[in-house]
Amino acid sequence: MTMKICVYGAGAIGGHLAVRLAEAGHDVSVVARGPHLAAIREAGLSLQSDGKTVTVHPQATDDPSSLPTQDIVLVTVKTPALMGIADGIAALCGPETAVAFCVNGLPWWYLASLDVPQDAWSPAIAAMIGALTEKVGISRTIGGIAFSANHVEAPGLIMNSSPTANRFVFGEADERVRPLCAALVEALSSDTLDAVHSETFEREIWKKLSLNCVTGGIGALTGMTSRNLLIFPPLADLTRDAWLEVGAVAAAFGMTDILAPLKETVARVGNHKSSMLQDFELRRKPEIETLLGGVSDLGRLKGVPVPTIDTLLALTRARAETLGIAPFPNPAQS
Ligand SMILES: NC(=O)C1=CN([C@@H]2O[C@H](COP(=O)(O)OP(=O)(O)OC[C@H]3O[C@@H](n4cnc5c(N)ncnc54)[C@H](OP(=O)(O)O)[C@@H]3O)[C@@H](O)[C@H]2O)C=CC1
Ligand SMILES: CC(C)(CO)C(=O)C(=O)O
Repeated sequence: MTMKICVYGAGAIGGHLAVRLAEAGHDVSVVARGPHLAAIREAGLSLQSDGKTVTVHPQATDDPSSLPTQDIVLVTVKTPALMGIADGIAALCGPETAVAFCVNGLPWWYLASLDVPQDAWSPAIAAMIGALTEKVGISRTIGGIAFSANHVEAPGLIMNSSPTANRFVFGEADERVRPLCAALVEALSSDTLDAVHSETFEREIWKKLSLNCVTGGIGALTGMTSRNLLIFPPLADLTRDAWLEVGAVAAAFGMTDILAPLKETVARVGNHKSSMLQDFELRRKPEIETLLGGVSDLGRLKGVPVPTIDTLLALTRARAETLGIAPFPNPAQS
């Protein structure tokens, strides 16, 4: 069945997925902006992987309300941008539309589904949960996690640097959209991409988060690629402690044994600059709150000590503030 699929934020991850979905024959459109949008309109959207370049020509716009109602909206913006596009996502939805969020960190819908008092959240997380719950709603939501290394090489061109490891895991947040989640996984499955429909998606969130807290948090502060974090001895304790703390918070929420062997997991990422490090270098708003802030909030709530995560959180927030890329206004200055 051909589906109407809009990729909202067709950057590194979204652009990769948009190309593969268009290749598979789906009716793909993309929401993009600036020079990237102009390039896609002019010459199409290209993905370079394993020495091959594939170019597709999706309808491209910066105005989601100009597109028809979709079967699936695939949201792939960085998490600080989510609140600002809640209305734009809603404009693409009819009663049956599913919205898949393929992002790193603790997703808004997972946090919203936890039995947690509203005042447990830091202001940024509370605002994100509120906006997405109101405008999109959990009942149409699918979660997505990318194990795939990509960047935007130039406007209109996505570079994939992990051609032998492109795994995307999806799981419905609500049973109602299970068939569309299965259809999305089928649409993406191919020789070049391993798409998985997970029955235990919430465990996958924590597993991926344990990796991102280390490679994202420490990588962004040190400038080191994931592989180098492992081979630089002074970082050994910090890396291990951050990793263990995420595992302890996950366990407090019933997700036991989520930690895979640290060295193998980080080494598999290779010589890649984590997306948070890329954000710091390119002066884009980093995903500090969904990667580190949420873990800190949940640790505090359950009485699980997270001193390393709290230190990384304070330092990344401060660094982002100094660089003028803090995801949200600093309450101390308002
Ligand atoms: N890159 C990677 O290898 C990996 C990324 N991830 C995760 O995937 C998610 C997406 O990351 P990634 O693809 O790297 O991010 P990118 O910044 O490359 O892509 C996001 C895109 O969304 C666009 N965008 C943001 N807001 C709007 C808007 N209001 N209207 C139109 N376009 C908009 C951005 O445009 P602009 O550039 O103008 O801001 C950008 O092109 C993140 O959660 C990340 O952590 C996970 C695994 C690996
Ligand atoms: C590719 C990977 C796993 C590296 O940390 C990632 O998720 C990211 O870049 O943020």
